[in-house]
Amino acid sequence: MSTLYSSNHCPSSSSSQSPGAVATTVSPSDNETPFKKLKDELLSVTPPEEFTDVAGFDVKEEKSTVSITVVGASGDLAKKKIFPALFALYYEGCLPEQFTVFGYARSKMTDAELRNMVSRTLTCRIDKRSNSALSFGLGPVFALFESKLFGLHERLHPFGFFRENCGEKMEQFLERCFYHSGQYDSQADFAELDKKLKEHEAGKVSNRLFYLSIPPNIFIDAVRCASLSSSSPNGWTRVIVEKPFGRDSESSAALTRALKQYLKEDQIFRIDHYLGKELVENLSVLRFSNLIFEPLWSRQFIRNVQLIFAEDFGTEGRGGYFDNYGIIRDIMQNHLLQILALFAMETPVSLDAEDIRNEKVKVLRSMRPLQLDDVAIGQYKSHTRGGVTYPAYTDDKTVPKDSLTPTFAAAALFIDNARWDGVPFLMKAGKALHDRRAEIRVQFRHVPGNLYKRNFGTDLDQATNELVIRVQPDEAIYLKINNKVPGLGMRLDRSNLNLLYAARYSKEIPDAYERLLLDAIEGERRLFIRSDELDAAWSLFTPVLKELEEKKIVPEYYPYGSRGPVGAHYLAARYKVRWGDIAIDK
Ligand SMILES: NC(=O)C1=CN([C@@H]2O[C@H](COP(=O)(O)OP(=O)(O)OC[C@H]3O[C@@H](n4cnc5c(N)ncnc54)[C@H](OP(=O)(O)O)[C@@H]3O)[C@@H](O)[C@H]2O)C=CC1
Ligand SMILES: O=C1O[C@H](COP(=O)(O)O)[C@@H](O)[C@H](O)[C@H]1O
Repeated sequence: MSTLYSSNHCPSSSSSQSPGAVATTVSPSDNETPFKKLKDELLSVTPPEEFTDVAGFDVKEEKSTVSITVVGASGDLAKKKIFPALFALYYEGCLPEQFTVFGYARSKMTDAELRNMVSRTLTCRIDKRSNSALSFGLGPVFALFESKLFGLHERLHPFGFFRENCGEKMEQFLERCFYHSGQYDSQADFAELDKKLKEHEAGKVSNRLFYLSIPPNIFIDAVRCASLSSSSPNGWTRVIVEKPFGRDSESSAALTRALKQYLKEDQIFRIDHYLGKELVENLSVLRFSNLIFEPLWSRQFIRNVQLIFAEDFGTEGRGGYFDNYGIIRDIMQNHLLQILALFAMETPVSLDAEDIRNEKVKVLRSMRPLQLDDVAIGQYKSHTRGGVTYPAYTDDKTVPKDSLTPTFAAAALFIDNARWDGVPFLMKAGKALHDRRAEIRVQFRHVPGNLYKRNFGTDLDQATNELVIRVQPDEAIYLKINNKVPGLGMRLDRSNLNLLYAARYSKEIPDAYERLLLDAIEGERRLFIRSDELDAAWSLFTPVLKELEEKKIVPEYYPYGSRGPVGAHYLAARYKVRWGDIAIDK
């Protein structure tokens, strides 16, 4: 599949641009006259023949169906993310014409009860996304202008303004949702599901997507039963597998082997939802489509790279799962490492999934396994602030009182290749910290022979450029630069060249699960993890995880809501690094 960055089925998708298209957008301040002319011109155009083929579904697809079965439909992730994402895709016109959603779990539920459960998770937030340009009064004009630039299939976009209201869309979506109760290890129960799927498919080519939204200990049973009893007889069958993909190299390899007994690698979609986040998607665009960044992207100009994840809440409700994994497996080995691989990879041959994944795996295989000395771990303890007492990690009833599981970790990683030799890639991830953020910070080297050295004092680090890619919240890309304070003197200041997404774009950013579900339906694998990537990722972390556990290393305790353990600063200081997220001008 070579349609990267383009979605055949998603008329209003902002990702529906072809790789070669010019992404010129129209800002509210642009001159109105050309738009008016353009609007008149486009409104007078009768959609050409290919309109229905490109924007809607081609003739072949009229005869095919897509069934999406959410296995574990009664669970937290299904309610929080999967059903809302499916609704958002439906609302945006991204799902195929003939689709059905099935919930599958052990809980007893009727179709009506499932619909009731799902309806409580849906919101019309999505309405804002599609129609927000209207608030400028120039909405239709922008939509038309964008549509002209983006290509034929975007011509549906203007008609978005005549869409049914969100409530009606919800009803229509819910009518497509059904439920089947069954055990995860019962082929007979999946065979019953198969019968129901066939009724809906009505003899058409049936494509089937299974989303395993269940605890990992039942992945294999569910895959075995689904593949043996309810694979598509005549279309594709794909399975989205949620993390964790094992807890070390051995268990991950065993999981892969077991999955491959029933599925081919190209049927397995291992999801890492961070790869579906807008600013992670944008990382390659930033690097490879801007001349000013790529030449600087190496040890020659970059002093260190920081990958930071922080949550301002604890493991509330997920302690049972978390205690078996810890923050290194939960966040670092997957989300942060995937971002690192995308950040550091060489230019891929093309934007095809395999070319990108080949480059990512090369980076991972060039990395040094993490050393115990290069890790600092912490665990949050109870803290009272403003009369409110926040719990310790071990106050969770599902967590053993003497648990040493880290809820915070900092690590220094190195890529032993020509581009990155000696550059520390520092990771930091923690729960129950003082704020919620995910960001990439790139700290550049000092300016050699800087003429303005004396204006900065002795701390040259404070004066170096820093590029920050804020993945969440308040998505932004900003570059810290030095400039002269206006006036007759020569005083220097630090300022940000700032692309704040909320200010630049009126469209709401889609949730990562929307993008990933759509990609899985379209067979686009670029944002899913290949098994060799997974092996390489586990090789980096397995030895240190074993050592931490065998040596029963005690984590440094940090108060709930704090900035985390000081051990993270000592680790960074060893590599002459200061964490960018705690700087005054962060
Ligand atoms: N929740 C989240 O925020 C995230 C979750 N994930 C991953 O997604 C998957 C699903 O997570 P989540 O929804 O939180 O999981 P849940 O614990 O909510 O489990 C989902 C469903 O699986 C069934 N189930 C639960 N425990 C068992 C068991 N021991 N044996 C058999 N069935 C069981 C239950 O359905 P029933 O009893 O009706 O059969 C439950 O509703 C997991 O792999 C998780 O690691 C990944 C990222 C974030
Ligand atoms: O995978 C996981 O991610 C969430 C954080 O995801 P986000 O999209 O809300 O940033 C984290 O809370 C959870 O522990 C982890 O399993």
